[in-house]
Amino acid sequence: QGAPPSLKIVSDQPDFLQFNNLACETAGGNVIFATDEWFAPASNLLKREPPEFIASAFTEYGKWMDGWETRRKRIPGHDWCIIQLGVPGIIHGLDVDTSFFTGNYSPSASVQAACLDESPALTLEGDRTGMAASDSQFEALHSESWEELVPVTELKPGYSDTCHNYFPINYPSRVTHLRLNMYPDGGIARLKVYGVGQKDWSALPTQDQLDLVALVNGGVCLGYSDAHFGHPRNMIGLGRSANMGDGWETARRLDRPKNLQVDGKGILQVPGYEWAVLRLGHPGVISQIEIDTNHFKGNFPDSCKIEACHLTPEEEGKYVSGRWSSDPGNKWRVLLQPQKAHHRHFYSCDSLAQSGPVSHVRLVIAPDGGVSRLRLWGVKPL
Ligand SMILES: NC(=O)NC(NC(N)=O)C(=O)[O-]
Repeated sequence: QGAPPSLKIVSDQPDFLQFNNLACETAGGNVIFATDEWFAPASNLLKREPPEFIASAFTEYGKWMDGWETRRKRIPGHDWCIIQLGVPGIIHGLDVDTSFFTGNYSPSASVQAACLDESPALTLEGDRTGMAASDSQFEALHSESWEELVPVTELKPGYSDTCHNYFPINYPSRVTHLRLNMYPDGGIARLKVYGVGQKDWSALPTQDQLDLVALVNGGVCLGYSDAHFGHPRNMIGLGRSANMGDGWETARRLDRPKNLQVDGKGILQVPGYEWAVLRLGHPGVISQIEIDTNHFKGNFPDSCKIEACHLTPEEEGKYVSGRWSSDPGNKWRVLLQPQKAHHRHFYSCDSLAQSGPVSHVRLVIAPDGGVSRLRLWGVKPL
């Protein structure tokens, strides 16, 4: 049924870029301390929007820059900040993005990590004076001794072809906080922390209904056919989407028939479709589905369908080499028959309770378009 889904793999980029950004401000990431924020605050590191440069923008402190930028240091030491991840989890890679910092980029950086689940809440922010650096609350963390994820490494300047400093990470433990060190000072535009959330499922009563695919519950996108305007991982973010950039949006398919026809249910008869595969944070029985096309007004899909299957981690390994690169074909079973999709839809699926726990879903949209949120409410098995 229909043309085979296309697989567009951009192979010159690291595979870890497909994971979630656990430090993003929209996932709840927060900078809780910085030694110096003279030119530009460290909170800019966690912005979701790509960095900008506005040639005419100046502040009373100097040139306005879209990133974290400290003063030219004239005292011993180096600059650093502490970031609390919005979603604690396993980190697979980092991007230290120096975009637009050219004569003022940080020449070297290192990254350290800790899991501070048991520590009291840390709230103090740094200031432009760097005075908070001596605060005993932060000294007590001994962050200078945290595990090293990235050793001191030279960075490349923020020109368009050199700005991404990618670091694959192979660190098996759950992380809640990072310390980003700049040697000795300078600017970094963004810190992207790519990984998968990790939740303590043992603490959750089995009868509790949870959005099993949510970013905060460990959901992750493993592959997709097209993400021209927006990555499918955006669909599992917190709350309703902020704007059209905060959703999965494909390009218009070029195989759309010149004259469109619909079937008896009003569903377009088109040969092509797009898909995204997501792994749930925990296998479970799904009882309610939400599909929200908020903000996609002239570009919502005509219809959507959801399939699901149960794969062990070993089985998943057969389909994911770096990213989702083949397909379990006959393992998929239909969770949601093709539906028209043009606003916020809730589907109750009592009958699905009988189909047993599933670990992966595939959202199929036809022929193309945008979906802002996907929620899969269910319970983990006994
Ligand atoms: N032109 C600059 O960007 N100068 C300085 N930085 C800012 N933001 O003003 C500097 O030298 O670090």
